[in-house]
Amino acid sequence: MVSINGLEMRHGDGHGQSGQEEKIFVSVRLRPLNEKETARNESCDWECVSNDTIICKNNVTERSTYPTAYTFDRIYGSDATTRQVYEEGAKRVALSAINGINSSIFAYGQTSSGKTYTMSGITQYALSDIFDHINNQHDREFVLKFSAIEIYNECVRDLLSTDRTPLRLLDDPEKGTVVDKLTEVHLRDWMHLMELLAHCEAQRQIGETSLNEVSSRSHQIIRLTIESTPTEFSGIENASTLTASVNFVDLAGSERASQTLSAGTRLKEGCHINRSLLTLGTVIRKLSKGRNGHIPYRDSKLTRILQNSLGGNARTAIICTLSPARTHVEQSRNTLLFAVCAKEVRTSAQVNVVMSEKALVKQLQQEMAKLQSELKNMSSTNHSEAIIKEKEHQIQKMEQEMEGLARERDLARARLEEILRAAGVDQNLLPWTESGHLRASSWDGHSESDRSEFVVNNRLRSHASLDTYSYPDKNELQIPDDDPYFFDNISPSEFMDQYFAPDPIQGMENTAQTMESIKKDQINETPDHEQNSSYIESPSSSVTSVSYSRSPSLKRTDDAHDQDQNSNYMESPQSSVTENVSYTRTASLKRSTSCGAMIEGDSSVFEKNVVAESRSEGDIKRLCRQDSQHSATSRDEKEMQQAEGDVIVYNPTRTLQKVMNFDMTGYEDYMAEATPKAIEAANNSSNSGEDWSLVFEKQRRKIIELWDECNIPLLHRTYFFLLITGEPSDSVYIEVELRRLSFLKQTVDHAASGRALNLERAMLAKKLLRKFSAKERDELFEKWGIDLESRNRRVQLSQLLWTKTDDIEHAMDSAKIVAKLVGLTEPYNTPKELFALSFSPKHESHGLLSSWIPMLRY
Ligand SMILES: Nc1ncnc2c1ncn2[C@@H]1O[C@H](COP(=O)(O)OP(=O)(O)OP(=O)(O)O)[C@@H](O)[C@H]1O
Repeated sequence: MVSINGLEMRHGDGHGQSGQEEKIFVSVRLRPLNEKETARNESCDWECVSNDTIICKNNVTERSTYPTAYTFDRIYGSDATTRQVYEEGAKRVALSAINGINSSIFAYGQTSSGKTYTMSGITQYALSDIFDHINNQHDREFVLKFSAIEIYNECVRDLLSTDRTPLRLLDDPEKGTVVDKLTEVHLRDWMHLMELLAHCEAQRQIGETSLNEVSSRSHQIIRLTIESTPTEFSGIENASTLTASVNFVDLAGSERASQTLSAGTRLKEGCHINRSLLTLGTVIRKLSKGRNGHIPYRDSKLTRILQNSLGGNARTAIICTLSPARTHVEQSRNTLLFAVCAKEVRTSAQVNVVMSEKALVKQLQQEMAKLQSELKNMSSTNHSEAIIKEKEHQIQKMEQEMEGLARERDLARARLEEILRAAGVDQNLLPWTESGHLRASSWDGHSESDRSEFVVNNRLRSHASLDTYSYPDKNELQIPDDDPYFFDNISPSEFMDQYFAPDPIQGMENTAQTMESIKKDQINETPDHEQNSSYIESPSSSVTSVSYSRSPSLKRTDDAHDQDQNSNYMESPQSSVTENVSYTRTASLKRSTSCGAMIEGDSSVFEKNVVAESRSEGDIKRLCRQDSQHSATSRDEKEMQQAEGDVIVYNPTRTLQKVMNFDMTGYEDYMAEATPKAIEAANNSSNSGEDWSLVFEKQRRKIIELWDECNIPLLHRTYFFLLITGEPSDSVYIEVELRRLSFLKQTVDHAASGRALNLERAMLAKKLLRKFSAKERDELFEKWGIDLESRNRRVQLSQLLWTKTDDIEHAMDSAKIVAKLVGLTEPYNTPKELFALSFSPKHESHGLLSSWIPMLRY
């Protein structure tokens, strides 16, 4: 896998060991009868008949269906020492972490069965061995990091911190579940470690029950992360690194309230303990049948955190502890049932090697040089042709491998650049670029400052302290309960509605409801092709023959009264001023040019190929006069009255007003000035002899800019462009549009919303959210100087982007027109497909379509 600044790709280069499935090592430890049990004259029901088999002596009398004998990897009787348990049942697993394999050792069993007794010893022995090993290994340099948590009443707590605030669990796409803000301490020496262990012990929740005076009331996970670098490279930033963690897990014990005699706090603790152990049992049981189907890791914090240790990239040992007493026989059997299932669970122990690009290349170059010199010697010493061929073949393979790596590196860089470019980030910041250009992709060209890393064999280097290195299974992707990160298969609106605090903009808390009403509005606003016969795009029409016509109202504009009554025609002067610009077509209006070209700036499209009825300046003036006499206050009412039967294309202001409760003060007055302003401009223009086409071009550009900034839907844009032909008579419409958009933009800006703005950035944010871990994303935000508030906004924006499926459907109508206009031949069935098609790099060369891409926002 290649990793560059958080982007990663797999490559099967064969470096490092491949992950091998292996079973969890399961052993059982039987403790001696304790004082109380002895005092009660309890008999011991269990006997270890060999080092791997234990039998229940009590079975016959019970008429039960439970097995009498249980076989595991190891069985330890009451006389076994913890050292023995460690040596045989945990050492190999614990020390795997030194070699880059994540490992976990658990103690599982009922309360008072000896879990803490066993785990504290094992932790000490293992850590001591790890320290010894490290001290004796001179060819590598080690960095040790220590962290510890407890899960108490379903709250995760940092045992190294005095702050008892529960920590959040985050789902990291690369690392799996991580504990947010967990303290991770770099270990200085053995004494430092002992201090930390003592501190954890003191911090852990302990309580007295009738079964155990010092009963652990929480699950404890102590983690040591070991990173090692070959001494040869030590101090060099790009050195290759082995990295893995070992977890020491001392679970709280299952208990029966009747036996522990617990009440109040103890009872509550017991309930939490039992519930999470029940989930652990279910997870283990399901995993024992294979990893198919849904495994309910997310049902408890414990299983979420331990997900990797249970069925992922880890080597795991479970030590099940038993009380021998007859009173606990049922609990002991349950423990053994758990152990039986655990025996069947397979994990995949993989070596986590993070090899720097430099180190990897160096290694390859050395191997190649060696092979080449061998080859040279062979040819001079008359070796058989077959052997020489074999060596040549090896060299060839190595060359290919290096080329492949170079390609992957470049691909990863390109991906990163693409994202940064979209974010408007200076490409020169990237370590491998010079003046924004990629350097040569050959290995010879790699620079000292190139920090990209090759993560060989499977896992990205872990930076977080309690990560579990897992890639969440698709089936496992559910809405996180405490961290609303963005996943492909979840509607962002769900996130937004459920997990995000209301936007600073007032009214946003009603988004979900208003969306519904908007949806309805939009259904109303969608041109009714049938009833109004306004849209006569023939399915067979070619790009050049898509026909549109203007409303007959254009001819009847001198009859304003008539128009007011005939609300079917929206292109009345009134409606233009009151912004109900909508378009119906009955006559023939042919356009042979693409609107994409318009966006590109080819104004000629407005003058040529358009057969339309033009309005005289006199018409316009008359219309404007009539409109200025029209009462502004009645406009909204009229708009509402007309809405039912009208062909309202899209009214962004109204929609946003509804969604966001915009303050529309001043809007009407501002819009009322549109007509006189347009007349004035038309007069000035004709008096000064100014070239209208230039004025129009300027305004057109401004409109496009504002559309972009305000994210005006494609549908609206399409219709607007189809109507506005660039004639002087369009000036009113243009003025109205400009004013409406400027007002909208201003309002949105002032309202500090950002919500409706800049979906391009939202798109980027979405990309970022999906491709980067939360940590990396935050780092980028940090780097780009994006403050906290706008970070949150971006997250929300990115979610808004995919909020309304119905909007996509809505935009599809426009998209279809566009596709036709630009002559898109590729098949697409759904709006999403069209969007994907439009965004595919292939279409960057598809000039016309790509110019429309900015419009494919909605
Ligand atoms: N193998 C053993 N040999 C001698 N004493 C033991 C052994 N195992 C446990 N004990 C003793 O039994 C008691 C209970 O052990 P421990 O606290 O480890 O149980 P636990 O399973 O961790 O209980 P809980 O779940 O309530 O925390 C302790 O006093 C401990 O010293």
